[in-house]
Amino acid sequence: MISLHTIASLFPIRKEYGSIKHVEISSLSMDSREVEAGSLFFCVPGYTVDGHDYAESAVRNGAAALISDRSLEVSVPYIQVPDVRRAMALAAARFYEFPSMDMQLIGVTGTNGKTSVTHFIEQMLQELGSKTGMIGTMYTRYDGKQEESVNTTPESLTLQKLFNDMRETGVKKAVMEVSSHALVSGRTHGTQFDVAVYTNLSQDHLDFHHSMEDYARAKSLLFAQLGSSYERNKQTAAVINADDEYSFIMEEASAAPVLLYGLSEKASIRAENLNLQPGGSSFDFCAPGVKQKIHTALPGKFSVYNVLAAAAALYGAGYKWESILPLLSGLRGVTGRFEPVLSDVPVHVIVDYAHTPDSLKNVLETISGIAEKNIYTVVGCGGNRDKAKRPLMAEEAERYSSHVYLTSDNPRLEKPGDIINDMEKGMSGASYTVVEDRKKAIFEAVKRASAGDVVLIAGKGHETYQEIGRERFDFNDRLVAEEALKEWE
Ligand SMILES: CC(=O)N[C@H]1[C@@H](OP(=O)(O)OP(=O)(O)OC[C@H]2O[C@@H](n3ccc(=O)[nH]c3=O)[C@H](O)[C@@H]2O)O[C@H](CO)[C@@H](O)[C@@H]1O[C@H](C)C(=O)N[C@@H](C)C(=O)N[C@H](CCC(=O)O)C(=O)O
Ligand SMILES: Nc1ncnc2c1ncn2[C@@H]1O[C@H](COP(=O)(O)OP(=O)(O)OP(=O)(O)O)[C@@H](O)[C@H]1O
Ligand SMILES: N[C@H](CCC[C@H](N)C(=O)O)C(=O)O
Ligand SMILES: [Mg+2]
Repeated sequence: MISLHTIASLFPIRKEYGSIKHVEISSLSMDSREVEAGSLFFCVPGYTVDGHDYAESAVRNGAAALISDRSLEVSVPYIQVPDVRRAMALAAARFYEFPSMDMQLIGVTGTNGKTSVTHFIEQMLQELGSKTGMIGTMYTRYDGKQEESVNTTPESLTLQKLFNDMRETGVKKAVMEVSSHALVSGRTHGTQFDVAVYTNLSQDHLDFHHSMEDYARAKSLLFAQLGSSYERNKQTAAVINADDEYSFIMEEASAAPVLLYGLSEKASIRAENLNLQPGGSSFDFCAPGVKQKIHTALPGKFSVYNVLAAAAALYGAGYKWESILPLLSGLRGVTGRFEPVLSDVPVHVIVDYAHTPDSLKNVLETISGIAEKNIYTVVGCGGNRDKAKRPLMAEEAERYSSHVYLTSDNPRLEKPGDIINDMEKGMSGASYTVVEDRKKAIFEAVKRASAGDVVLIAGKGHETYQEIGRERFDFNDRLVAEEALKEWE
């Protein structure tokens, strides 16, 4: 139990209604359906419905008090605040007694590479002997448990509870993906980050952010948050990709010392003499006073950036290069990221989560360097997401492929045909086929391929479902590709 007064002292208040002095809170909730006797209910103005419409229902279910952004007609005390989601995040942090302060936390943001970099960081921290926690697109995992994620970055109530559970199981080092949606909506407000990492920015989510600059400013909130260290003398670092055009926005916002990584002269943590080969890359890892040859089996230039980002994050967290560098060559790829589908057939199938123009370009550029012959790309775009990226993704697919199969991804509430029409606007007439059924598209692409050809199946990576309407149906690109390869002759 915690008093409402204690919780309320943390966030800005517009007005209090009723006497909040003696209200005791036993749980926090943002969903009226989960409210219990003694809950503090947050009326969250959502993107689809408005939590204020469920205020009465929350009171009927036993809410002891409410937090809202407007006046309400309810029979329990409530507090009006300027921003319910941010107030909720601070309340959650307080309710669980600021668990992020008891661990060293690394946050990774950027359009592409977050999942990859967080996995590399997790792997290295474990190899260096730490008990780790990880939160991201695919799952949350700590203490030998792994649970599938709903969001890349969970809502604050879930997030703070996770940190609390991690702390209870002895996690001392955690790494998490921080999406721009989360930063804008305050999901990580009240979380203490020790190190923030920026991978890159390229077009995505322009349905949510008004412009690229706006999107960059959203990402920069993570770097501004580095300053909100509750403890003195904590080592903080902002790890930033020196070669990205929006980096300066992260640097400007950063309240911590900046470490620049990349391939250019601007970077103090740098890869030099890069040699990209079909089976991986080698480069000289350079940092002040350090130069060492690294070989990695991870594919393409983008992976070199991810390796540098992960290495710099550990350095920013206080590890020495002598500990970090021996681990880099052993970094393993991540499920659904440039993942080869294994088979006895001489056609190479790669499943990749590329769902932005830039990631598709990177992956296809890398495949171009490997493919002995043709590249066939199977790609679609998600429904109810940035429409502007659709023709651009098609354009990238066309640029590098002998033939493109435009298909369905997660259409959600849109018609797959409409999404494909948007993609077709980016095709300039090169060879492509529309096959709306994703399974058929994969089968056709594999059938078309001859020995030595590469089939790229892009967009869904690790996903094991296809979201049609509001329902998720079992669908796994890797399993479908295996089936298709069995029929190949
Ligand atoms: C657009 C968006 O970000 N939506 C997120 C948001 O949902 P919402 O605001 O639409 O919620 P809502 O359904 O309108 O409900 C509003 C409030 O009413 C409450 N309610 C509702 C019904 C009821 O009977 N009683 C009740 O109290 C709800 O519990 C909620 O508090 O808050 C939810 C809870 O945290 C999120 O799960 C949900 O993410 C959805 C699933 C989503 O797809 N989000 C994507 C866009 C997203 O956030 N992606 C980023 C990654 C992007 C990337 O980098 O690639 C991420 O971090 O996941
Ligand atoms: N540093 C990078 N630069 C550009 N593209 C990348 C980079 N790293 C990975 N990619 C590409 O982007 C895809 C997604 O990578 P990853 O899952 O690591 O990114 P993410 O930022 O976590 O994405 P999401 O926001 O959707 O969770 C990969 O499948 C690969 O095609
Ligand atoms: N985190 C991304 C995932 C996109 C994956 C793609 N398969 C799609 O459904 O668009 C998003 O929510 O935009
Ligand atoms: Mg991710």
